[in-house]
This record gives sequence, C-alpha cells and structure tokens, in this order.
Amino acid sequence: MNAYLESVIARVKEKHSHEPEFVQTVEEVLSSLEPVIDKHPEYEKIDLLGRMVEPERMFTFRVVWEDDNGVWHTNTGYRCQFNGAIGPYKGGLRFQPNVYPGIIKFLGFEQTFKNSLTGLPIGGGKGGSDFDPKGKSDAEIMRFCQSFMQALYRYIGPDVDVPAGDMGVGGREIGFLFGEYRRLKGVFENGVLTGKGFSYGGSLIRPEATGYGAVYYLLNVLAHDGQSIEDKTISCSGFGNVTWGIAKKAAELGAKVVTLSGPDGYIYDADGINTPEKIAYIEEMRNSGRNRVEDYADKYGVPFYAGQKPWGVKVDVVMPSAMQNDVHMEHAKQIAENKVPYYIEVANMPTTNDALSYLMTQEGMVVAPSKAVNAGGVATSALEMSQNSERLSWSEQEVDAQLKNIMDTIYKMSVEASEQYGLGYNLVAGANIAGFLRVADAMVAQGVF
Ligand SMILES: NC(=O)C1=CN([C@@H]2O[C@H](COP(=O)(O)OP(=O)(O)OC[C@H]3O[C@@H](n4cnc5c(N)ncnc54)[C@H](O)[C@@H]3O)[C@@H](O)[C@H]2O)C=CC1
Ligand SMILES: O=C(O)CCC(=O)C(=O)O
Repeated sequence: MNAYLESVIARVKEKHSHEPEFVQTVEEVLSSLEPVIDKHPEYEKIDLLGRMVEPERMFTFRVVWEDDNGVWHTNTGYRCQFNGAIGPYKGGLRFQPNVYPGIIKFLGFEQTFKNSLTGLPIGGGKGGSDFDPKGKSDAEIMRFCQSFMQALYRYIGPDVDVPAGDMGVGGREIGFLFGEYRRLKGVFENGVLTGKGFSYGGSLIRPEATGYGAVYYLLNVLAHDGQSIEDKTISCSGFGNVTWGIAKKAAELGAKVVTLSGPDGYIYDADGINTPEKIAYIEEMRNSGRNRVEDYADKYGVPFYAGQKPWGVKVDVVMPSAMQNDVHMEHAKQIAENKVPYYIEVANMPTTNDALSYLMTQEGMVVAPSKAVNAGGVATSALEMSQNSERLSWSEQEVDAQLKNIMDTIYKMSVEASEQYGLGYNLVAGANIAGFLRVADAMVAQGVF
C-alpha cells in the first residue's frame, strides 16, 4: 500500500482505537483511494489525508430535560463540524442511546464525501445525542429538543452549519428544534435546519427523498445490466423513514419490498409491502415509538422471526436500510449463497468491512455503497436550503426531477471515476474517489486549514 496512506490509517487506528466505527470508515474510504494518492504525491507534504480525518471542530454539550413525572434527566449532545471546504457543514442529528463520539465522527466523515458527491455546496457534519426517544411522550420529546437547541443554537446557522434528521429525528423533532431556534434568535431563519414541515419552509419530497433516491440509483444499476425494476423483490431492514421511502417508490415502479426488521426481529411479507395502507403502516409503526416490527406481523398475519435479521431471504435486491454494521460476514455468506445479484447499501455503513470486501468479490454480484445510494436525502436537504434562500417553494415534480438527476449523476460520476483509475466497474471505489476529489481540490485551493 502507498506509504503515506498506510501511515495515516495506522495513525487513526492507534489514536482512535476506542472509536471502532470511525476507524472502520476511515480504513474503508482511504484504502480505496490508493490510485489517486499514488498519482498525487504532493498531498503528503500538505498532509491532506491527515487533515481530512481530523474534524474541523467537534463539541459536546449538556442537555437537561424534565420528564412527565417532573424528574430531571441529563444527556450528552454532540455536533461534529467535520469538513467545511465545499460549503456550510450539513448533516443530520441522531437520537439513540448508543450515540457516542465514534458514531458521530464516522457519520460526519461519511457525510463529507457523500455531500461532495451531490455536486451541491454542502460540507460534512453530524450530531446527535445519547437520548432514547423510545416510549417518550410528545411533551418529553419537545422538552428534550428545546433543551438540545438551547445549547446548540449559537453554533449553527444557514451559512454555518445546517442540521437535519437522522435516526430518531424526523419531522416532529425538527419542528420542535426549529421553534426553539426561532424563539432564541428572534428571526425567521428557516435555512438553519432541513426536513422542516412544508408550512414553514420544508421541501416537498424531502421525507421520501432518501428512499426515492436509493431507488433511482438502483434503476441506474439495473439499466447497466439491461434490467428493469418491475417485479423485483427487495429485502430491507428497519421500518424507519428511509425504508418507508424505498417501499413507496418501489411499489410505484412495480417492485416489492418483502422484509422489514427492528431490534426485535424481522417480518416477511411475500405479497410485498406495496399497498398504500401497508406503506402508511410503516410510518405509523415508526411514529409509535415502540420500535417493534412484530406489530406488522400481528396486523397483516405474516411470519415474524424473533431475534433474526432478514438477510437469509432469497430476493433480487438486498437494501440494508436501518443502521450501521447490520450485515456481518455470516449474513454476507447467506446473501452470496442465495446468489443475490444486487447488494445496494442504503443505511450509513450498513456492512462490516470484511463483509463488504467479501461481497465485492462475489461473481455476478453488484455492490453499491451507501454514501452514493443514500445521498438523495441530503441532496434534497440542499434543495430545501436553496428554496429557503429564494423564499420560494418548488413543486413536487421539480424537486423530484432534480433529485433523480442528482442520483443519475452520482452513479455516472462513480462509474467514470472508477474507470479513470483503472478499477473497472467498482461503484464503491468510484464513489469514494469522486467524493474525495472535490473535497481535496477545495482543501488544496484554500491553503493551510
Ligand atoms: N433520514 C435520512 O434522510 C437519511 C438516513 N440515512 C441513514 O439511513 C438509516 C436509517 O435512517 P432513518 O430511516 O432516517 O432512521 P429511523 O429512525 O427513521 O429508522 C431507523 C430504523 O432502524 C430500526 N432499528 C434500530 N435499531 C435496530 C436494530 N438493532 N435492528 C434492526 N433495526 C433497528 C428502527 O426500528 C427503525 O425502524 C440510518 O443509517 C441513517 O443514518 C442516510 C441518509 C439520509
Ligand atoms: O439531510 C441532511 O442534512 C442529512 C441527512 C443525513 O443525515 C445523511 O445523509 O446521513
């Protein structure tokens, strides 16, 4: 391996051994950049890679909130402003009990390259809290969001840092966060957050955008092989915002999602989760805060497999869409044994590095990386920022057409970058290289920073 590249990875491994998710993404991305780094020996002198793996700024804050019984609780809030070379920091907030700096940093690092791939002026950021939304009342969620924003509002802004949703943060939370920001600042600065409700500056299609974008990306992959999406079966994990968007678009195009999962297990619906009622029920389950997918099996009389993941189900397309490291080596082997032709990552880093390498070497399997596939969400957030700046709202058709165009371009750029560096049809390396080059150019141009 290139000596400079190797030394940066080794340094990250040593320095961040207590943050395995961050080490994992750095190793995955940097390893695939070797042909680029070989071609640019000048990067070493300006320590471009060393700078890229160090967040520009990261901070933690105390979030105190009162529950419905009058008991006070203390959580930790985080914001990581990872890389602002190509635009204001941009990325979601995650509320989940397992959130710690390693998760926020892995997400911020991925976000930097993903945002670059969109071609839009957005830098990489991420944040969140170890707060557990499960079982909380609306009033408790509101008080938590208000307290979170009280600590954060001085450090964000439409041209500074623009948070949005991620796991555990959807339209309801963004509404509470925005209300508190407006109260504290005394200005109607709605470009400060994305994923807002339409009535106060949200973009049409943003709720669906990550899932729709993933399906638009899949259409490109299928077209490359002369295939259509019609009648394809898809297995998804989770039953959150992203899975909902995939199911909705897949149904519209004649394909069907047949699995959902949760921390309790997975369900298999052979008929497909493809009626408006079933799709709306995904949303209902997510919003219930129960975090139980078994509810779907109870309602629709389909099999539920307690404590298991859906990766052993034979389908045409696997789309892990819940969380990081959902697919391990044992699952990768099941997917390969089932001769699944398309492995399309959707959640951020859903595959362990060994499982990803294994899948990428399977004959007859196309592997697509999450930072490209799920970029439609943040891209549409950037379109929301544009609409807020213009003080206009675009039609559903306009946003959707732009989203589709962005996803087509991301696919094309990834293919071209991979070919240009002699890697053939490697969508994973192609996305990493294309995302890296834009950030690298901007960092080189901006000097020591
Ligand atoms: N919301 C967005 O616009 C974007 C989200 N993503 C990524 O997509 C993934 C899903 O995000 P969202 O759908 O927004 O989150 P969400 O909070 O709406 O849904 C997450 C889902 O994961 C499930 N889940 C949690 N722990 C689980 C476990 N141990 N086993 C199985 N399922 C589990 C939850 O039950 C829930 O259904 C995450 O990796 C997120 O970072 C990526 C790009 C944009
Ligand atoms: O819409 C956004 O700003 C962020 C979406 C997100 O969190 C992600 O792309 O992982």
